[in-house]
Amino acid sequence: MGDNTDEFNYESLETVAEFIRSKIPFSPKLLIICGTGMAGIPEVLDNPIVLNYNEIPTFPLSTVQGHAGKLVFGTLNGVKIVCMKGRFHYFEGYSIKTITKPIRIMKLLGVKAMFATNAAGSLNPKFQVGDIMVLRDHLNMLSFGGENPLRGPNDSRFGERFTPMNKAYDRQLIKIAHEVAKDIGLADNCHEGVFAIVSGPNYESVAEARALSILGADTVGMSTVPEVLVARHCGMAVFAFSFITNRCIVSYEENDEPNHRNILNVADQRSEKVKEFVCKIIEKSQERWL
Ligand SMILES: O=P(O)(O)O[C@@H]1C[C@H](O)[C@@H](CO)O1
Ligand SMILES: Nc1nc2[nH]cnc2c(=O)[nH]1
Repeated sequence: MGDNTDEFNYESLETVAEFIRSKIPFSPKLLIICGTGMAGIPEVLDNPIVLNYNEIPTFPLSTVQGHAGKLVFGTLNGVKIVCMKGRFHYFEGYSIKTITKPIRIMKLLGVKAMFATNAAGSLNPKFQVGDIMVLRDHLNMLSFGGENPLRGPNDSRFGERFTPMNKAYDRQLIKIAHEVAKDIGLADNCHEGVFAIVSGPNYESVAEARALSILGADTVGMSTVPEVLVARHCGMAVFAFSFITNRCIVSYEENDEPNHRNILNVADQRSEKVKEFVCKIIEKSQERWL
């Protein structure tokens, strides 16, 4: 778990990038991270090329159901894309540096923007299961506790020591997302708000869900924010959304309990709509990634 071991330095990451370059005939410009239940997104790519995580030297391996562990390279409307079909979570036992390692590798490959998706519980009573919430901002509960992937010596070849977060989520892409939601009949089901990350793997206690809500969170999940920090540090544009798979329980009187199986089912039912949403956003922002 050492923060500054060779595995994470510029030269080691460049070796991994060079291995990937030797397998893929183009330089991807857009990274899409497929959250739980969103493994169908790469199906939209033309001429896909798949690299399994276990073929890539020192790449972490996926351990969560619904996260296949594959990079899928391909194009969409001429945009060169790489999808991570499977991401890494802190609750899997990986260090915060390991879960964000792919982001810097993608930067070295030429990626200019990251679209991150996640399955999340909703804290905002106006949001329904099956809705989308585009991230306007986040509450980094891991960083409140001192866990931050940018901690440790800063390599300025990636980015500056101190990274602002007040404009982390690209305003133009958020605007496009709302336009697309309207175009595809999702206007009433597409919100904008604040995502809170907790470590997991447990879902929230009633008191925790209430506290996060008081702090200003609209959704809560177990991923995305560390990836956003590293992507912004190295200058990528960032767009992210939560797919709402369950309501967080904020009352002791409720019998319901969140579970991963239901979360996968809910995501599966809406996967075509989510794919359409992502495709159309890429289409409308295409000139930025060519
Ligand atoms: O990768 P994401 O953030 O979509 O995955 C979330 C967190 C857990 O893996 C799972 C909880 O059911 O979904
Ligand atoms: N922490 C957390 N992560 C989730 N991922 C999907 N649903 C939830 C949830 O309710 N809480």
